[in-house]
Amino acid sequence: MRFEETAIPGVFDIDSDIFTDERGSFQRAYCADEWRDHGLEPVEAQSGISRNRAPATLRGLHVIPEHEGPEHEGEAKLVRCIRGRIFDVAVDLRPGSATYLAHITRELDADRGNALYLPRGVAHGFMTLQSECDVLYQFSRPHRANVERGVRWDDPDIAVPWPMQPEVMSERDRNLPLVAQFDSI
Ligand SMILES: Cc1cn([C@H]2C[C@H](O)[C@@H](COP(=O)(O)OP(=O)(O)O[C@H]3O[C@H](C)C(=O)[C@H](O)[C@H]3O)O2)c(=O)[nH]c1=O
Repeated sequence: MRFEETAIPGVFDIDSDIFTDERGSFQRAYCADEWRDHGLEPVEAQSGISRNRAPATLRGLHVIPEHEGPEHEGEAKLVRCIRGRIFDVAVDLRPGSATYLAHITRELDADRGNALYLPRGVAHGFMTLQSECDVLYQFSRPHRANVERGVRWDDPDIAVPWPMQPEVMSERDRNLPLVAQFDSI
């Protein structure tokens, strides 16, 4: 597998060879040894699949803010588009980070098989670029809805260059706070 750190320290582009033959193809999606060799937090506690019907569906920007105490321990996640194409976004919300509020964007494409690894404290969101887009997640910790927070997709202090106006979004996401309202995390 190939690991390339992005402009946000700790966020990595993940790629691996796709082996094709007359049956189709095979691609390695995760390797505990390689994660350890690169000093990345394992993402083996839970995985999930996000299925999205329509283009311009937006989910995020979600993060578990780093707090004192085990209850609010953050989560690392590996994000991979396994059907269609998504505009993926990572935003550094780690207090004191030299890249605090910086964002990176990536097109994750099921055919290309590229993925993005986000460490604790980095918010994640995406917008589908076509209909029928599925996203596979691997998480470092089980889901804890009660501690997950988020900031609004169109926060001017972050200024993500979304490719389209969102057409489909949850009420929760529509009403997320701006980072300025987001008590220190
Ligand atoms: C994320 C998650 C959700 N759920 C259940 C909870 C709800 O009943 C239902 C939908 O959850 P939610 O609306 O939080 O799903 P998303 O808005 O796609 O949330 C995700 O979207 C952004 C972009 C992320 O990066 C996070 O992984 C995650 O916050 O699935 C689970 O059971 N386990 C999970 O890990």
